[in-house]
Amino acid sequence: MLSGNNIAIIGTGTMGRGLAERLSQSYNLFLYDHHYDKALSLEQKGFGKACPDLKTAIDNADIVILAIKPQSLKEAAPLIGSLLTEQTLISLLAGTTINTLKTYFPNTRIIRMMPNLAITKGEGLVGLTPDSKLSENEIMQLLSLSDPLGKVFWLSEEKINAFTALGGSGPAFVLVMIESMVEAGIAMGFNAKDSEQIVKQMVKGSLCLLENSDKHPGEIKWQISSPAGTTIAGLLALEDLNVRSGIINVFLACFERTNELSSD
Ligand SMILES: NC(=O)C1=CN([C@@H]2O[C@H](COP(=O)(O)OP(=O)(O)OC[C@H]3O[C@@H](n4cnc5c(N)ncnc54)[C@H](OP(=O)(O)O)[C@@H]3O)[C@@H](O)[C@H]2O)C=CC1
Ligand SMILES: O=C(O)[C@@H]1CCC=N1
Repeated sequence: MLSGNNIAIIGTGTMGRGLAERLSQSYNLFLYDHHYDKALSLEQKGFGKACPDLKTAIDNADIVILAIKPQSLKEAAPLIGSLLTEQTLISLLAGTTINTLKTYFPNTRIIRMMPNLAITKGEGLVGLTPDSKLSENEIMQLLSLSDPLGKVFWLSEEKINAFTALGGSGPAFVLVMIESMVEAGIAMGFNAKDSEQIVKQMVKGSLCLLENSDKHPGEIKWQISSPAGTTIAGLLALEDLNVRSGIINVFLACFERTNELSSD
């Protein structure tokens, strides 16, 4: 059911555009957005064919990727549902459950996909939750679609909201931390450009240390902390300021909002 090289992307905002950029080398893409100019600008860049209406996009497709906001589903679903025939629907909608999707698309094979923005560089996360067991062939098809996007995680549906908070929204929080560190550099006398370069390489190096060892992050942190040195002074301030608890609560707030979307 997942076979075929023709994909419709419905909604060509941030994520639809990112998917179009990555997938246009391997698939024939049919792009539809109710702001036609958005789809057209992607066609002009060679990322697929802009469709003037939903019917053209869906009629041409074997797979339909839904990349509209969760809040747009109620209005969009009746027309999409009336046009779907044999296609598989891949939904990117944060929080929107398979049960909700099935109320609109009862006879359609549904896969929930939760990416993050780093898919646009091939370094994203892709969480996948199918509505029922997939055949070997369907698994292969989904993996070859997801492979250019990043690392795939197969998830039970009860985990996808947590994955959305951690993996989907997570980059925004990491970027705020990076932005803050760059500003710390400016406060200490670096210009913004130099500070950004230093911070980016420092963050890259930290991840590299973690990825290339079997040590716990705390153990590497201790290696960096010379006795009575500079790092431990910073770590003490970090604990006094409840930074860890703050970070955990940021993700929990995000998780809570995703759960709210599931109950809408
Ligand atoms: N941004 C991200 O990093 C991530 C997003 N997601 C999910 O991806 C989905 C898209 O998010 P994002 O790209 O950020 O959102 P955007 O608002 O940037 O893109 C959605 C696009 O779809 C358009 N649209 C709305 N209704 C329709 C319709 N009926 N038919 C055609 N087009 C329509 C929107 O127009 P209008 O502006 O008028 O609504 C907009 O152009 C969401 O469900 C989100 O949860 C998942 C993971 C990460
Ligand atoms: O902010 C959002 O709702 C979407 C889902 C994950 C990332 N962006």
